[in-house]
Amino acid sequence: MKKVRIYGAGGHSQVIRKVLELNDIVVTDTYDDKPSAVHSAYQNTNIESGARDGKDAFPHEGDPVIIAVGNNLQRAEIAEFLKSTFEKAIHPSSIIAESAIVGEGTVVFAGAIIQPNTTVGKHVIVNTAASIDHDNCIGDYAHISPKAALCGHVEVGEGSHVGVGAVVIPKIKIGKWCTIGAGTVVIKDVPDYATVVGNPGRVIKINNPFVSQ
Ligand SMILES: CC(=O)SCCNC(=O)CCNC(=O)[C@H](O)C(C)(C)COP(=O)(O)OP(=O)(O)OC[C@H]1O[C@@H](n2cnc3c(N)ncnc32)[C@H](O)[C@@H]1OP(=O)(O)O
Repeated sequence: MKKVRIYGAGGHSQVIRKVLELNDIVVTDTYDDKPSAVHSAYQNTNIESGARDGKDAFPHEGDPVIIAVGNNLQRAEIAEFLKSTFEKAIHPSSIIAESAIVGEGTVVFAGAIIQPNTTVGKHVIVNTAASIDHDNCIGDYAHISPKAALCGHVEVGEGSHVGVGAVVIPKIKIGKWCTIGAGTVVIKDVPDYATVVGNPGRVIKINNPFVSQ
């Protein structure tokens, strides 16, 4: 039987846990950077401390890990310091074309669709009923939220978050570490670090999370 460890014990982790259960994958250990702050409704037995305060002490070796942290930047940081192997979680009701590539650590939730010739990077969240059409390229640590619809030949840069129900027309390039607001209709390329909202989508701010303001 396949076994995994989950890093993160919040709501997103619960969804991943359900996907794993449907795939008969057993969760052996759960870690969280703030185990005491985990909501009681999400308590699982034996939530252990994460690696942030003791990177060397963390049991890097062992069953593969899924980083169940919704924040893209935090997920990227954790992936950087873990020296573990990573597993994917693919809901059985999702549809992934044979020619699509899905990277390690990526999770694909119920009803999501990934069409032919699309590449989805590492540690990406393809959330419930998201639609990623043909010839897309989704960067590492991105999050495509529930019911977002990406048309053909769309690029989403590393760490970018496409909000719930957003629509992206064909051949659009969204830069890295961008935020596309809920329900936004993206009809123009989006520069790195931009937040875009509305229909038609307009840039309301540019914020590089790696440079202190
Ligand atoms: C299972 C899950 O839960 S997955 C989680 C998925 N999560 C999401 O999809 C959340 C997406 N987040 C949003 O849409 C947010 O509103 C954000 C990130 C765009 C807000 O960004 P912020 O930088 O905090 O902007 P802020 O709230 O200050 O709003 C700035 C302006 O943009 C407008 N605005 C914000 N969001 C949107 C939006 N989605 N559509 C249209 N206008 C918007 C605000 O009304 C405000 O306008 P004003 O200046 O005229 O008053």
